[in-house]
Amino acid sequence: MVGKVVKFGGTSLGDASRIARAADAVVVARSEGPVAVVVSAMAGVTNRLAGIAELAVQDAAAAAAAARALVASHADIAAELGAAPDGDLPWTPARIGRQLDESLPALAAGDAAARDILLASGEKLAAWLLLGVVQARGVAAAIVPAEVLVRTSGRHGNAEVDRTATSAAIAARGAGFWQGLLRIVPGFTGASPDGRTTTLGRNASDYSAALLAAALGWPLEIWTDVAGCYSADPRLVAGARLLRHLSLADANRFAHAGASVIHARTLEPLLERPVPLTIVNSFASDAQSTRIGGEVSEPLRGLALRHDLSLARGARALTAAAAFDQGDDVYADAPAAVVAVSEDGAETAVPVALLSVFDDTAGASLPHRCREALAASDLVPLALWWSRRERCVRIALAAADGQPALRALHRLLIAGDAPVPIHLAVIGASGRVGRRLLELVAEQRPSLRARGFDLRVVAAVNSRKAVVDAAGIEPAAVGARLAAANEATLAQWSHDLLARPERPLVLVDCTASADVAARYPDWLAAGIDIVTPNKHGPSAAAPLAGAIAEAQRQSGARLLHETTVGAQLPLLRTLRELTSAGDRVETLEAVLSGTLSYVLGRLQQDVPFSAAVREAVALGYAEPHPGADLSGADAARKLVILLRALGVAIDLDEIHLQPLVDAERLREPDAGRLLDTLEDQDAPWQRAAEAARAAGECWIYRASWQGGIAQLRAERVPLSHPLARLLPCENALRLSSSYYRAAPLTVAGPGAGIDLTAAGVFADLLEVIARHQPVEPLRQMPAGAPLRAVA
Ligand SMILES: Nc1ncnc2c1ncn2[C@@H]1O[C@H](COP(=O)(O)OP(=O)(O)O)[C@@H](O)[C@H]1O
Ligand SMILES: N[C@@H](CC(=O)OP(=O)(O)O)C(=O)O
Repeated sequence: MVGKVVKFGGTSLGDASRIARAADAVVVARSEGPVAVVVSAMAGVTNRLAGIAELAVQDAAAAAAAARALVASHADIAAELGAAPDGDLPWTPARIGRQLDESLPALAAGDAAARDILLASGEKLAAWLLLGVVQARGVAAAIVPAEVLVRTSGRHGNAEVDRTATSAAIAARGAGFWQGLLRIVPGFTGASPDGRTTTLGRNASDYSAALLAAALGWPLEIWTDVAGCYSADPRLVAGARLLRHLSLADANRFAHAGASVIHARTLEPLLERPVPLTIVNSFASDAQSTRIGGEVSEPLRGLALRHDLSLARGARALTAAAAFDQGDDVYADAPAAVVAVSEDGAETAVPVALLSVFDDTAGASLPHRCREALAASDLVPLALWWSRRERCVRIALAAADGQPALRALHRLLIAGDAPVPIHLAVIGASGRVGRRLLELVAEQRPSLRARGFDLRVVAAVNSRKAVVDAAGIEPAAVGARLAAANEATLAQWSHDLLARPERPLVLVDCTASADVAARYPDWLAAGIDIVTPNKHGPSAAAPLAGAIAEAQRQSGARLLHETTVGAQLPLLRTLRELTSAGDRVETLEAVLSGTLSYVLGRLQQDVPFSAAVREAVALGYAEPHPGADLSGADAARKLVILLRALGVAIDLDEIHLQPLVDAERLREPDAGRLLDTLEDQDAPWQRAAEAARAAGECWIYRASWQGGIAQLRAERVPLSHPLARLLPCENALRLSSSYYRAAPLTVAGPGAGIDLTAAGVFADLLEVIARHQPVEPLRQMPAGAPLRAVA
């Protein structure tokens, strides 16, 4: 009976919920026939283990503690998932922990065999976890140690597989062994002839799975975080196209060139003993897939980028271009660089990228078309040649030019005029800013399309419901679609959104919710850009603020929040630019609350306090709950955001805050009821306004930063004060700094309101979109020509 081999990559086992999903998929597959599962380590674990091996050389105790914590985290996940693996277990976390402890002296001495034992433990722990979860779901399963199946050389860290011996070891178990229990095999691992654990090189779990599939003659499914093999890495190229059917030989060419969704060696066993391979997205059940080696195949059209290359060992010192011009034989799989030698003889390492362009429909014109496309994008290659063996154009570039060239050539050679899709998830889609933003999306779509972008709303969420539709939701239909949608909690829709493979994906948070902001690190880490007027993220206290910064740094996704202070006013960007140009703020004063500015302004016009607050709410100046304005908390968040833009490290609780209305009454959770309590404020405020008028003064809600103290309170200022003559809806900022000492910098203007906020959010959105411009501006070659190649 033919079964199938299913391989789960680290991303598909990234956390407890993903492991649960993987187990669900295994249970379904097992109900259809025999299954053997190959697992990678949980995402990031192999990197952490490699870090522990390095640490062991310097600080054995710290390495032991880190290893123990890593092992314990797997046990914690097992507990969370109710998994208690049983049966004839080859290892448990406790045993792995002991083994790691024992191998520490050898690790400290830099022993390669001990390092392999350590590295391979990530896959063992993942196998143990998955075993427990599938058993808990009632499936009879067992682990097969890879050491008894995969026979390798003794080259630790990157062992060569003896394919004949490996096939024989797999077959020797007999058909009944593989068809009976569900077998779970750790990937990436093998054993040398003397029985020592070896590893097969980074990302080699795909290879392990292919060895098993070829030996059994079973089809292979690789479950990963993308829907399949695309015409270029979809995380780098917006609008990359899914390749639905590839021949094994074409997929092999593409994988070797760096299409890393398939690890380069994966297809070698399958080319000898063909079985079909399908790449499947673990996270989106509706996604399509790529089928490799089936009956249908399409011509290969795609681009792959490698950054891990150097010139081959032994290459003589040459100019880089001349060396690369010798073709495929001069580069090797070893990370390094070419060396640029400047005229004074100083040498700098220049990392190199190698771009491979495949277009089996293009014929002999491909190199010429590549040259033209590079020239049109102002990119200068180090070398460009036709690889006869791989039937592709190879382009060697300075590493910084790799991604711009990838995008430009994909656009010009593969995607043609098809617009780049930009996917939007609008959170708070039923609110006033959300609805206005959706109108702007509908209005601006045609002009963006003319600039090569296709703006698609793929998710819309309000406080109760969520619609996710990869095919796109008409902005005008969002209200109706939401009305008809199922209820969804924040945890549910966030989980669905994280599973979506579409990129670029921009989440527009039009809420004022702290709970939504608390999820920013997860979304950013998943490469989702965020645009928002919500102040809770950018003004958050240290743990969340740190996690947001770290997630941006790691994934390259960005949080843009220009509208959190002053709506559309050019405030934060200006302050950031000044700071990065070396300016140092000395004093700052500002009127930051559109609502309080409006309310205090209306008092001067004899409008009662409670009526003025109601007007501010009706005009859309106020936060959804006006208590956030009246307490000064909203303005305090803006002051934190302003000061952070100036490089001042400050938290909300460091602001001296005097609320406009006593804090006790602001606890009322219902906005309407709060408004009903405000009439008793009318008389005192009327007296206060009259007293100010008699003295030739007026009230403003003043934010200030002076001598390291940040404060916010209602103050009387002379009518001649620059912050006194603001229109009701205006915000203003005055700042003295090392660059603005002679006269302060003043920025003032309307700083609140639905239209201005939505417009500012849209402007931020355009900035995110511009990053996906298919053709990027000219990047200069690194200084220091001529280039000399080194081994
Ligand atoms: N042509 C391509 N098509 C699809 N994905 C690609 C391509 N080239 C590179 N990739 C990258 O391969 C990644 C999947 O491989 P990998 O990170 O090893 O996943 P796993 O953890 O599942 O093994 C994708 O997230 C994508 O960024
Ligand atoms: N865990 C190993 C092997 C592997 O293949 O992982 P993944 O399938 O997640 O790329 C590594 O990180 O190198």
